[in-house]
Amino acid sequence: MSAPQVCHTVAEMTALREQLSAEGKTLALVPTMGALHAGHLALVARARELADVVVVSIFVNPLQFGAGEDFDRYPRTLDVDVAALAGHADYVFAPAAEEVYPERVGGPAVPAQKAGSVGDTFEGASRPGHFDGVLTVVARLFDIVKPDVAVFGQKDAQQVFLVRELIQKLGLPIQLDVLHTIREADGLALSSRNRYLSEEERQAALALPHALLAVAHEAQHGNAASVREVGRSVFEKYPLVRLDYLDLVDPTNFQRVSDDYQGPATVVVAAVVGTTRLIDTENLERLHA
Ligand SMILES: Nc1ncnc2c1ncn2[C@@H]1O[C@H](COP(=O)(O)OP(=O)(O)OP(=O)(O)O)[C@@H](O)[C@H]1O
Ligand SMILES: CC(C)(CO)[C@@H](O)C(=O)[O-]
Ligand code: BAL
Repeated sequence: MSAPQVCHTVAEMTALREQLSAEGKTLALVPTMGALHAGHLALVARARELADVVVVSIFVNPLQFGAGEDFDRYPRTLDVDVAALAGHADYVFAPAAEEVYPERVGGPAVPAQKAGSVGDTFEGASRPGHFDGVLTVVARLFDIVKPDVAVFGQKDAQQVFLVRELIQKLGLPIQLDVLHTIREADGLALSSRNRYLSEEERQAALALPHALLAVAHEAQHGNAASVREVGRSVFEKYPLVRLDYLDLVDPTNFQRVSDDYQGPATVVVAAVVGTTRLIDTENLERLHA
């Protein structure tokens, strides 16, 4: 199995894209921050089904981290990641920050994207400016790589909602494909940040999938109010875990639903385990009033 070719510069990536276009090849992009796990590899496998050529971008984007967050200690494991992608991806785009944001070295400024009001809720309420940073880098990656298809994970449900809006707003000819969350056998969603957890914290992190199970069960007959209550109460049994939010949103607009809402809903949950912030999500087919 041959390892993917790594492009480190925008010039290399642009030349590659031009060559592939000339050959009539379609391209699927999987944007990541690296520290790859089986969830990422599932996105790559999906990308493989959707296009001739698969590019994985690996870039820990400084713009989406706030002061006091884990930008400095975020795992950077490029060599291991490239090896893990052998036989799965064709190319890795792993640019330096100066390549992505040339204004840092006196070059032109990259257009800043704004996530709007949805970007200020849930993850955005706890991580102010996070989604402006995510959308700015995603738009920049789209502009450089010019994918036909982009594959994202549903685990980051709010990110998916906002990227879909971004594609529409900018009128980009990019198909957005969203993959369900890949989990450990005991239900914990795979996440690069799981590696921060001690053994005890790893057990406590099960609060998130346990809450989602309780929510799905309650949603069979309960209304939005009781579903929220049941989900939140699960966290009372996990003293190592601090619940940030557990809520229900309307997937069409990402607005918090009212207590008497009827229809499909997305559960979004975020919690801090020790010092590690984890998120998870689940789609509910229907809530009852
Ligand atoms: N368990 C998973 N199943 C499917 N997709 C996933 C999973 N975890 C992450 N992804 C997706 O992988 C892409 C890259 O995400 P990222 O590199 O931030 O990984 P992560 O594991 O979520 O990292 P972090 O722990 O920093 O949030 C995103 O589209 C994200 O939704
Ligand atoms: C989409 C993304 C790669 C942008 O930095 C990041 O937010 C992520 O890994 O989900
Ligand atoms: N998976 C979203 C990237 C972040 O937490 O910054």
